[in-house]
Amino acid sequence: ENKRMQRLPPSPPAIPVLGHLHLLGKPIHAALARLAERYGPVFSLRLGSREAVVVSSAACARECFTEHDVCFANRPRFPSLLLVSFGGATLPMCGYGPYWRNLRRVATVQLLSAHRVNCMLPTISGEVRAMARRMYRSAVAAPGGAARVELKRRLFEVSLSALMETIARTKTSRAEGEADADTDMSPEAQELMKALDVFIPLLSAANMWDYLPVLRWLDVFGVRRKILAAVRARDAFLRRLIDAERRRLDDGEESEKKSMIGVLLSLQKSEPEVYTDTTIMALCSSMFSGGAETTATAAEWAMSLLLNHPEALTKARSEIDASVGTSRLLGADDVPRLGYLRCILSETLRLYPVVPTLIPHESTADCAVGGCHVPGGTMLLVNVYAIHRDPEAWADPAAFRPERFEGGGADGLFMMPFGMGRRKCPGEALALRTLGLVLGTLIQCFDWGTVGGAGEVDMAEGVGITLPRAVPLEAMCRPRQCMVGVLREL
Ligand code: HEM
Repeated sequence: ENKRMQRLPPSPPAIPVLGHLHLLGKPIHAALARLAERYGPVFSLRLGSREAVVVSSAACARECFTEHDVCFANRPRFPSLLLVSFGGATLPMCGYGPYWRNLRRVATVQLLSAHRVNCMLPTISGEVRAMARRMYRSAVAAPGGAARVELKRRLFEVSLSALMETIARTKTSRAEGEADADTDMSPEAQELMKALDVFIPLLSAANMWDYLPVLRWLDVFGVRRKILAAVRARDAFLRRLIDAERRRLDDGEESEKKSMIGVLLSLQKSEPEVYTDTTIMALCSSMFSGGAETTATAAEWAMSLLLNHPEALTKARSEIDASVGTSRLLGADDVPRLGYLRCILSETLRLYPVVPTLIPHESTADCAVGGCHVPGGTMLLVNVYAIHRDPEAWADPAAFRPERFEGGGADGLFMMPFGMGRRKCPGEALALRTLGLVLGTLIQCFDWGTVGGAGEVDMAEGVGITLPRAVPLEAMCRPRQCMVGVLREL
């Protein structure tokens, strides 16, 4: 017994009630990295009422998600998140067990498989093409032929709209004329955003409840009531998407390009008790919350890095010009051939893994990590950000050098921007295909510059769940002369 006590992970001095909550400076991955320097690759924290273990080395992370993968496959139940996740029924939030296994199987086999992603590509290309068209038009209308573009907003809108299309096929119910509005969001995407915009900021406040239950009992600011109102709006919206798709299917509109909701409704026909409307809503909600902000944020970091490294942008563009040419727009089929573009994506996700400490896991039994005893019911945080910048593994870890991935140069080095093990991101293939298309198109069609000719883009990191930039990226966008013919025709 005594021996086991000695092998508990080291832990900084705690204070009453808060435990170590006060040590979680922002951004949290940076605070955790500082603690790891002092306490090592496995240390433990008490966050209010919760016990947590923080893992900051590749070896220990691997151990967690191979040997102890089943043990750590559970998720902590956060009361604040239960409010927005159908009582913890979404794929990212639900506990490990038969319910999760079924949802996960549907997601990987039916919704996000390589085959399904291939079927989605024309839809995604369509959204990306529409983005290029709008950027071209605003550049033509701007003084000097270069438009000031809020890339952050555009990238979010294009990833949300692409997702909206693959989930619900809303375009089929929409007139083309609306395409002229200066937004990349469909009316449906805008409606969803309205609900999300209300509860996402409230959630980070409500998150303190999860550690300090006393706040929840007090509900001092009526946060709960406001969140519930926004959740009701979101749910009504999701229900309308489902009803619309059900009507289309009932009308006998069988399409090869079935939306995710269409796929789920077919499953509902054969197993109505498993695929209830609520389960379908929870799965759609999982896709929106897992896919839109992450993809947009990764694209935003990639463009920021390219603005600061024009030589990499030039190299990527030469590759595109050689492989695609300038007489047509790059398409989904071209992306797999663009090796350097893929290196840029890898290097971006290494430096800015957009889910920097993964989604918290929780152990269901006692186990040992890095030789330390971790009791069952402990929350696990993996500092992916720190692992990706480990100077022991990566030469010059803070430098943006896509070349390190060329010719298998980084083979054997360990990255996990999408996590690892059975809880790994099921959307990786979709995310990488979307990112390749979006970045490839932006590089092929436009010359990019900083706003006001300011030297460098500021790379400061902000605070949020998906490693946001401190300042949303804006840039000057000028159509490439040799692409004007193509852009004009879009
Ligand atoms: C660059 C884009 C993306 C990144 C970096 C990313 C990263 C991650 C990470 C790190 C996790 C947590 C893994 C863990 O807990 O160990 C995760 C989970 C998840 N992601 Fe992604 N993701 C991205 C895009 C997407 C997309 C496009 C979708 C779907 C449309 C998606 C759906 C999900 C879902 C449903 C989960 C929960 C899986 C589970 O708990 O079983 N993600 N993602």
